Amino acid sequence: MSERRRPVDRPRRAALDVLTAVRTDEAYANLVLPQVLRKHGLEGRDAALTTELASGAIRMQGLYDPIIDACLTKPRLQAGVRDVLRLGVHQLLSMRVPDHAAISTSVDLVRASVGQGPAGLVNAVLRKVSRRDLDDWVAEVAPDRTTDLLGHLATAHSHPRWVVELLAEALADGDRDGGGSGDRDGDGTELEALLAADNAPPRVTLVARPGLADVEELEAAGGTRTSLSPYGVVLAGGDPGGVPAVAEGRAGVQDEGSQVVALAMAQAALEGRDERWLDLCAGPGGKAALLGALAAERGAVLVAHERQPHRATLVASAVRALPAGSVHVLAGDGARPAWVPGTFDRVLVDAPCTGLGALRRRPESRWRRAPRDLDVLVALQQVLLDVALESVRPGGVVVYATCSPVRAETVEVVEGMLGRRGDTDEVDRFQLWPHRDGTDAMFASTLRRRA
Ligand SMILES: C[S@@+](CC[C@H](N)C(=O)[O-])C[C@H]1O[C@@H](n2cnc3c(N)ncnc32)[C@H](O)[C@@H]1O
Repeated sequence: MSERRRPVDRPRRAALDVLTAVRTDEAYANLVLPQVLRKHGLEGRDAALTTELASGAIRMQGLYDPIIDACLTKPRLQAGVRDVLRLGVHQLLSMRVPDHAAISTSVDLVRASVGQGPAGLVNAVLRKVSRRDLDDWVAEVAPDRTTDLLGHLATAHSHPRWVVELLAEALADGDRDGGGSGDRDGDGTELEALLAADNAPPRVTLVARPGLADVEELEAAGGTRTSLSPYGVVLAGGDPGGVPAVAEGRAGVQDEGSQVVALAMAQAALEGRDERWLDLCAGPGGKAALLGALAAERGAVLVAHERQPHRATLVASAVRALPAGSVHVLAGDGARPAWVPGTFDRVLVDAPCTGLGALRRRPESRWRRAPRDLDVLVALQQVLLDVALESVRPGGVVVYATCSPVRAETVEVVEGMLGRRGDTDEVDRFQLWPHRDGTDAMFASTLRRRA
């Protein structure tokens, strides 16, 4: 068959569709992937290949783009051609695809998606890329490690530099608190471990919702118990949707760090009434489902509150297996609560945040965020934390949490509030890390309103 008529390999075509949707429609890779896999009829190994190609190319573009640029003779490159090149570079430098296969399938792909014009360019660039390995390319395109450590790590591990700066600051903060282990010597070892963990796909962790499922049932489905949450089980592989307890809503897919945050709220010591719980920012409902199950066991009721109506619908679905009446789902703006002050005994405010602690889950998110997002988010976080404290009765407990370790939206929000208000004490605080704990970088501060 002539080169021109060779059919395009379907997993690569599907991966390119994902990159295109992420670039042109601002799609989320993890949401668009299942649709694309269905459209191309891909399952099993083909589906896994598409997922690796698309996620890897998007996640690593901060390294792949300078490599591609170093191989160009003219500076300008059509966006659709760059997408094909990113997929090709990922296969050459980070997967075990033979060079000839990575190059010829990329040439076929650009012919089918853009046209014959850039086929020669794709061939030439990928041939140049294939002459060196990943370490050689990092040495070539990344700033020098000894003179610009953060710049080097940003390129080598494909993170925006401003994100690396904030993560370095957060790690150093852990060291000051005595919780850290790493970068006191300033050689970047721990920071590098964190950035590398951000680039590794997370393990699939399930939660057995108490009263509905137990960990033994999930272990029998091929899982291994987690060490931080007594309800967590790591799946060895396969589709979690195929586990009956998950399909029935008695268990769910939930990062162990999120389970630990929900437990911090449910298990904080509390004197007096313990009947009314509030999850102020509940969508899509992972923590609400665990909290609702724990509340039901204790005879308490959870209000799961969420601003966005469509996310409130997701909460309702997440809690569908819980006993009737144990969770009330409510859509509304947390900044303007629909309940009287002091209604609740326990409140979780899992605040909207940059998500810079969950980068491994969302390949494109690091490229979508900008430093200015922090200003808007921090202002909202401060308001929501104040509402949470007003919503809890004197003596009640509030847990403030984020899936971000960034100081401005974690310790600074809490410490700013403690300085502003005279009625609250912090009783506990933790910061989890992907490279230390195998979880998302969840932050939680447990606060008690003085009686
Ligand atoms: C970090 S997510 C919560 C994750 C959730 N707790 C879980 O475990 O599935 C933050 C949520 O806050 C919601 N949100 C944003 N602004 C809000 C507001 N003003 N009031 C209530 N919820 C808000 C977002 O729509 C988002 O669903």
